[in-house]
Amino acid sequence: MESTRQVLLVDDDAHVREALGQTLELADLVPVLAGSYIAAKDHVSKAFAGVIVSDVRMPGKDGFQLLEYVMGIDRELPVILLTGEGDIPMAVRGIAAGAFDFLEKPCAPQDLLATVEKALKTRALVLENRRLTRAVEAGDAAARLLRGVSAAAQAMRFEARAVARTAADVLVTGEAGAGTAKMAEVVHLLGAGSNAPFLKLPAMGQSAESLAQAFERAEDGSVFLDEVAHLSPNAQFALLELLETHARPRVIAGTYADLAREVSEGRYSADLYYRLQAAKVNIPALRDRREDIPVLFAHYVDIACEQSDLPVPQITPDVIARLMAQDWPGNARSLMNAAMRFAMGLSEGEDARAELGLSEQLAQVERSLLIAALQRHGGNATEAAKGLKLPRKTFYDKLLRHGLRADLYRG
Ligand SMILES: Nc1ncnc2c1ncn2[C@@H]1O[C@H](COP(=O)(O)OP(=O)(O)OP(=O)(O)O)[C@@H](O)[C@H]1O
Repeated sequence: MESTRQVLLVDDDAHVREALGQTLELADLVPVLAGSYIAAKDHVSKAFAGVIVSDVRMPGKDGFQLLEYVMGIDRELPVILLTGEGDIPMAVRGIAAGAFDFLEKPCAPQDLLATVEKALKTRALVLENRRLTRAVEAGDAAARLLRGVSAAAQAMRFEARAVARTAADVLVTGEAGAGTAKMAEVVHLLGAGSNAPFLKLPAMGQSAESLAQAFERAEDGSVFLDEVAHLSPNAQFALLELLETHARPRVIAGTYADLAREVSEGRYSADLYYRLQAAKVNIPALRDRREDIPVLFAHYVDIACEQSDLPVPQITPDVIARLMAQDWPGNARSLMNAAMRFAMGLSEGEDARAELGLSEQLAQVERSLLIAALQRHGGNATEAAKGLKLPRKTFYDKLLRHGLRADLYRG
């Protein structure tokens, strides 16, 4: 309890230190006195629950340098600067450098106490937030099921939690194999909970009746519609009606197609699209968050070994380097397959291409043919599609699936 009332008081003048220290003590605060930058520095850490009050002018390293040091350790640790009379430009500089506030010396006790109390409150909130974030990161469904250390993975988990807190239907976008279904499951678990039903259905082939049945079966849980672009026009209409008449279950739709374009080209119901995309979560392709490759690989090697009761093989830096050098057009799913094979000793991660399944190898060939056609036609998608004897729409779908952009091949 005491540590949350701590005030690190830094001033080279012993009289000032004592006088201010007494003021703080009388207000039930816990002053920690320091006569210099060096003496103060040792108390500064990310875990320091108190706040800092420091004189600006000190011999040796001054209050600004202390402020700079503190900001380097923890930008959210409040530093209140004590400036001399008329040192306003100095104070302004301090605020710009991240100071919480400044007080002009000599400062009235009530001003000092009011500012310190405000800073302590801010600090307490910051630390509480960090504690909650750590707790959440350590244990909820997003943390358990959506692995990854990249900023993109953190953002994904954050978005999953944010949409799960609402009752909204959700559109999950991402390339094939990126983890759309996994994300849907996480949103369901965080929202409705593990006791509520979770139904996973392919959108293709659904009818008005089958959708209505699914809504009934899922009750207050969630329905995941995989590849929602494949819903027939009749089913789109039926789904929209169900959404408008039922608050539950939550519908989570997954897509790798560009639904907005499907709408603008008249192939998809605009009303349904707007309804679904009110809450949206995107899963970036694995090649755009390569830091996650080693974590996901190791995770799936562990799982595979545990399932088959095998010893966990060592994943050498060489293997990691080779894995990270690939583009993974099949995303997490292909990485997982590679991990399974690695765990079973079927590969040393030597030639990852050879480890891929037939469909993944074909996907890689398809990708290189698309790139070659785009290069040949200078990024002109219509011409490139013609060259490959593909309808334009199919060509665009394929570009999307492989995360390619025609405009990048122009000029
Ligand atoms: N962030 C992640 N952490 C752990 N596992 C993941 C992650 N993302 C995906 N996976 C795993 O990768 C595999 C593919 O994910 P998922 O089935 O959700 O993909 P998808 O995008 O729905 O693709 P598809 O339509 O091809 O199934 C699953 O086994 C899933 O558990």
